Amino acid sequence: MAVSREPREAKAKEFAYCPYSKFRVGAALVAHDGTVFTGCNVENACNNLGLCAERTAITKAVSEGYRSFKAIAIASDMEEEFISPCGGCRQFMREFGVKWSVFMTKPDGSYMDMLVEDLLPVSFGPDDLKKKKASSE
Ligand SMILES: O=c1ccn([C@H]2C[C@H](O)[C@@H](CO)O2)c(=O)[nH]1
Ligand SMILES: [Zn+2]
Repeated sequence: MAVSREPREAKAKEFAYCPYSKFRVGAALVAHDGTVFTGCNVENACNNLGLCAERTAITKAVSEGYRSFKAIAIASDMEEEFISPCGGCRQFMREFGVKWSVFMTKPDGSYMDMLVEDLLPVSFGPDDLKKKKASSE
């Protein structure tokens, strides 16, 4: 008998707290050892304090000692579009490397995957902070 499992990012979307946008997003982040951290968007009455699903998942992982990731999958309710991470989340992902995968999904299970470095080309990262001019020290 065929068994279909709901993807972790779709399950995480069910917990989205988004009374203002009504736009539910879920994420499932896979660490180097296979451990999965999920996240959802968490909005706030003070609008700009809202958190994206991706950043929720990454923050959960880092706060439990994980800094190396293989992939993140993102889910929304958009039937016609793959959910694409915002610029802030791309930078947040980039902090932990550029060679890991972002799976942008649709509710039907289809997806588009790209590397962090392709979603955020010519990026600024942790190593750049070590490259300032010697004279400014
Ligand atoms: O990739 C995305 C795009 C949007 N959102 C959230 C932010 C806000 O709560 C809502 C509408 O932008 O969706 C995410 O969590 N991840
Ligand atoms: Zn975002």
